[in-house]
Amino acid sequence: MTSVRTLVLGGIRSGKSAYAEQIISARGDAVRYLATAATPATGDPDWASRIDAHRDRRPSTWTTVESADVAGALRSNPATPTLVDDLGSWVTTYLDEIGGWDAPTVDLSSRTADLCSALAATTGDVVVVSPEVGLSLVAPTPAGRRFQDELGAVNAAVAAVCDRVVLLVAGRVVELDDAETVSVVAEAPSRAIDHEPEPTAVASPPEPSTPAHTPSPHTPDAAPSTVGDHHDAADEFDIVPSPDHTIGDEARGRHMILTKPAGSLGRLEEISIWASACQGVCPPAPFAHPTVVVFAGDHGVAHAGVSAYPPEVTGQMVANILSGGAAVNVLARQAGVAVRVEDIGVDADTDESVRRFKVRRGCGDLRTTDTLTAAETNAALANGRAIADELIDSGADLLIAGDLGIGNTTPAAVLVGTITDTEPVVVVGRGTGIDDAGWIRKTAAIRDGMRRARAVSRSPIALLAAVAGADLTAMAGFLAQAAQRRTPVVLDGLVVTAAALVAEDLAPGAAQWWIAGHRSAEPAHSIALQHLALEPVLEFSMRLGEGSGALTAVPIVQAAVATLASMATFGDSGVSERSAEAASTGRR
Ligand SMILES: O=C(O)c1ccc[n+]([C@@H]2O[C@H](COP(=O)([O-])O)[C@@H](O)[C@H]2O)c1
Ligand SMILES: Cc1cc2nc[nH]c2cc1C
Repeated sequence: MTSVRTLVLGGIRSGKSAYAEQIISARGDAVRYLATAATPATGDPDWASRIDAHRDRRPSTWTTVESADVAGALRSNPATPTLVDDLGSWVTTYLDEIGGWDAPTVDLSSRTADLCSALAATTGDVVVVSPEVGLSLVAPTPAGRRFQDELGAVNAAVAAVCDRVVLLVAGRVVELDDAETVSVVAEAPSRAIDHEPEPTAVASPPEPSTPAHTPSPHTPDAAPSTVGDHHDAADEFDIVPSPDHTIGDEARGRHMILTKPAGSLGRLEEISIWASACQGVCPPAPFAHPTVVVFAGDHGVAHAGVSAYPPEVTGQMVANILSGGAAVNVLARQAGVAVRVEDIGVDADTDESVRRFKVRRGCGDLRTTDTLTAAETNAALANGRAIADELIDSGADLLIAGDLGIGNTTPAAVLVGTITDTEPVVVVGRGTGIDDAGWIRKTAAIRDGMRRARAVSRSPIALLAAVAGADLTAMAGFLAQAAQRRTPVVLDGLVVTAAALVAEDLAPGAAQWWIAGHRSAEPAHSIALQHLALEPVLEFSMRLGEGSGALTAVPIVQAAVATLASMATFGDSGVSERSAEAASTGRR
């Protein structure tokens, strides 16, 4: 029997506790009842009798544990079926403990993350009861508002790690499992210092094709040499041209006359139509010079124990790619793709051949400080754009972005969480394979990064400076520039797609030039893909980075193009078309 985590929400006297008891009873007799409100308030007989009523209802086979340390209890015995009643008392206990009722700000997020990680690690059934407060008036007292706000955030975080969420209303059970979710992150006080949005780029009408540039690497103002003035700031992005939709329609029409039942090549048809529209020609040509660029960089936050591997692996893996021994080399060879690795911010002395676009060594720790200065941010963006220009000018017709950098799934999760307004506990993932303790540290780091990022979330460039580091910033420039230059891109996993979210904000419409190669095992990747309305080609549970997922999808993209380009038509082959009768009755 698979274990199920259920969150039961409801107002006062809604029947939530009775319902929770009913569902946990159905899973066996040996239930642990975790009572978070142990001590009746002195001199409050009504409170005491409510607790007694709960006690009297419990079967004798149940064990009662009275403790507000729910995470500790769950971890000490993760397999026992458990009923937690309730999160309202859990929040109250912590607010009491930290004197949080009238403090100017409180922060329960690390405790909430700890609770969620303990819940996520249970192997037996768990039912968590929590009050759904604030359905009517906003509480008239500061303490009341604090309770509503904090409990609302805790409920949303816990819901995210539960398999089933129900709301009890007047004794009726309403299933919330398939409900659309929205963020309930409390507005941080820092909202007040939100920066104004960057002025919108002055748009000029799209040219039939953007002229080629002579690339020059850009280093920040503070650095000695080669301060290029190519692509200085993001407001240089013109309106992104669209792929040619008229050609796309022609490609769709051509699929109808190829020797197959209409629509029978499924997703391959969509991919080939996209490729045709991007190339502006039907039938499309096979991609002749696909190239993957691995953007490498180190992140200050990696020293906070958020990765399963030490930071020095980044520089070592750059060397491994240069020697041809990494997964990216093998997969690229299979797919006929050229490999380039670029050190944008590795905290080591890498080979001279990969340092041309280096902006700095490492970057600031996103938990507490900006990762880049304004000059470094501009340099990284400009260098990403210059790399795209250089490749396109030398004939690359399909680009792939890959990433390499110990700790980089943390800034990626911060970007996804901030841009899509999603809770830290929902966007956090295991990256290179962190354990539970690492998961807690990483969730707290994402929370801290998101708190800083939120203050600048309306300015993509300030957001990049705040949390992205040089490598992700260059990637955003690269992806936006590829679109500006009408060059299709296959996106890789979480890290590349996080950069893509910012690139789409920098150059709206850029996403039309991108296809998602795969769905990474990182949870934030699915959220980012959904935000960009991209459906991945593959779902292979990969989580390597380096462009590996995108490269695995390239042969499928080439196969899609080949079908549209090379299959015989009904007219040429003498194969009979769909019968007129079936066509008129709509039979497939
Ligand atoms: O992009 C992804 O989907 C992805 C998912 C998990 C891991 N990675 C790679 O693993 C490294 C980051 O993982 P971590 O745990 O150090 O944050 C970095 O080198 C990435 O290329 C990448
Ligand atoms: C060995 C190794 C290879 C990688 N490639 C991309 N990220 C990586 C992380 C590690 C640890």
